Amino acid sequence: AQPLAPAPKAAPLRELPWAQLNFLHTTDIHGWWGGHVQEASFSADWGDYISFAKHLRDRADADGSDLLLIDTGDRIEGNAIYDSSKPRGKFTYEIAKKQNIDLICSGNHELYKAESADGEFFHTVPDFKGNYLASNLDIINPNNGRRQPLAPRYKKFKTKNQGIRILAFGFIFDFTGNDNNTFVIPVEQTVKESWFKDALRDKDIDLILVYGHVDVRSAEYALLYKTIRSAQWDTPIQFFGGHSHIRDYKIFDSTSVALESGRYMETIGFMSIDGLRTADSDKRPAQQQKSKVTFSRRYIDNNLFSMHHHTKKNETTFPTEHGLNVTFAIGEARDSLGLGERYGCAPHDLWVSRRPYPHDESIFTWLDTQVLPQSIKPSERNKKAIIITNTGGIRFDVFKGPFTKDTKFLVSPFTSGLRYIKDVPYKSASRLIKLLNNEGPILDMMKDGNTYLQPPEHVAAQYRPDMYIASQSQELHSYTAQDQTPLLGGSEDELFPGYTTHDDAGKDGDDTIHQVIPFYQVPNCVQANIGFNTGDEDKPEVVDVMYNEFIQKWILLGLGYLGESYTSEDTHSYADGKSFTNIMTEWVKEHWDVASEECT
Ligand SMILES: O=c1ccn([C@@H]2O[C@H](COP(=O)(O)O)[C@@H](O)[C@H]2O)c(=O)[nH]1
Repeated sequence: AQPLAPAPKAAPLRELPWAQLNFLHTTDIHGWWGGHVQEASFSADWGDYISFAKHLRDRADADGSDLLLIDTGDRIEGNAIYDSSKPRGKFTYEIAKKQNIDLICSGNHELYKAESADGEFFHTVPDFKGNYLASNLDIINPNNGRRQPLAPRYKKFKTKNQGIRILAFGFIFDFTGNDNNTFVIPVEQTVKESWFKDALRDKDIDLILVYGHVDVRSAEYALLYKTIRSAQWDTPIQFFGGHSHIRDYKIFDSTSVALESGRYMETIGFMSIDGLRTADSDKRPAQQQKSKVTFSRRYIDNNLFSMHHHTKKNETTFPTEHGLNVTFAIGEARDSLGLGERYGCAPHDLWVSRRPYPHDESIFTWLDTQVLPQSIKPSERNKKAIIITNTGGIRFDVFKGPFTKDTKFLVSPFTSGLRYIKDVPYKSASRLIKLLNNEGPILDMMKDGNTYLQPPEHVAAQYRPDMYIASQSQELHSYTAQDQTPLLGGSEDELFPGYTTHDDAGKDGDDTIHQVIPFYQVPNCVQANIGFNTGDEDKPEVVDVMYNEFIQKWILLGLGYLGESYTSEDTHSYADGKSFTNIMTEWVKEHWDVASEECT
């Protein structure tokens, strides 16, 4: 763990259901290689994960089982290690490749910008040669300008100890927001391609493994399941998903399941399968063959208490030399970026989802009542404006105490600035937010294009309403991330807050037994008024419509629906393209005294 990270707290744990074939799964790491330096539950780093995997590989080698490591993309954007380095990603590729990942693929964040897709081409694909698959993703080769698959479409291999014959595919969901140097081939088209149909004709397969940056409950995985099942009626199919930032497990049928393992290095997903046929099945005595294939899952809280327990190691025996070197390298990278630099001191916690919106402790209320109105000046003096920003641009909570360079990028990693359209009739401008937030044509188009404006876990919750219901009834807990105090062996009240996942297999998936954390709905977008109040008697005739440039497409479409026809030609850059991230940080510097009591 990183030197500043809090020590993990002891808590009641469920065991790993170790079996014939075992998997460790990470997804949506978003640059959190250093783990969470403010949260004890997730305080292990990539170096610890390397040690953890090594011990479990040794266990597999010792008992003749197998272990495979999988990562399903979105390794970049969302943490200062990636976003504040110059060039962005300077440390990321070096850190990632230190882990021995058996199967890896791209997420959508690797594709938003041409240079990060090229980063996959020049770094991640060769670093994980033979293990990186791109079943539905092409790139323009930067060396010759020609379109080609980013990596092989699929592979067939045998596991080391059991000789299980696996056919693997690596997908990305039907993403449409990529830059023009990559091509995401819709899954519907991919399943009709001859290479895919040919691959599925192979009958000498013990397991089909579909991993991808794809929500496990998506239409894309439903279609893949249906297509594969019709070609291979009884071969077990294991899916690994990503993108929606939640812990989830879906059961397709008795021999096909899907695991999704959260976000931000909070979760190491563990999956195991027993009773698989192997290449050597015929040579083995009949009694060794189990008739039924069984699947088990566990979501491991990413901290050393869990890791020590699951490997039966302790503080002295757990860290490997390789793991320690990587921990040290991450620390050096963090130091060289000066991530501890303090910009201000947060007077209290501000939450993305743990408080309703609006609420004094909602990060979005902070934005629309303080940061935006106090920072943004409309295009000309004495002008009035509305400013709209999407909630998905805010990626993490602010904890009471120091607001550092680290915090800045955890909360707002993206580079987009603000743009504006001058003098929009107020009667239309004032109706825009409803169109962006409520049922209607814009929301239908977002759904069709697989592009959303909310934080990903909220998009996921729309299909899993129990995520809200389960927590909405809980009263608000007044705890902070730093003061989680476990009391073992007792009732729900004595546990400390954390993940309490409810998936298709029940409520026993999390390795650590926790108290429920509240999870409240947030809208797609929030709005601040500048120079007037919504309740004012005299409404302005016209206002500047200002917005985060990431949502420009939707602003123009929305205004079009409201009868105001504008194109990108009518839009202007605000403050020479200053990023929203910098606007927020300047506000913090000005309003949250760095020397205040909370930080001493
Ligand atoms: O520049 C950006 C890029 C993304 N967003 C928001 O993030 C989600 C997608 O996040 P994933 O981690 O890929 O699931 C997207 O829906 C936007 O809400 C952004 O605001 N700005």
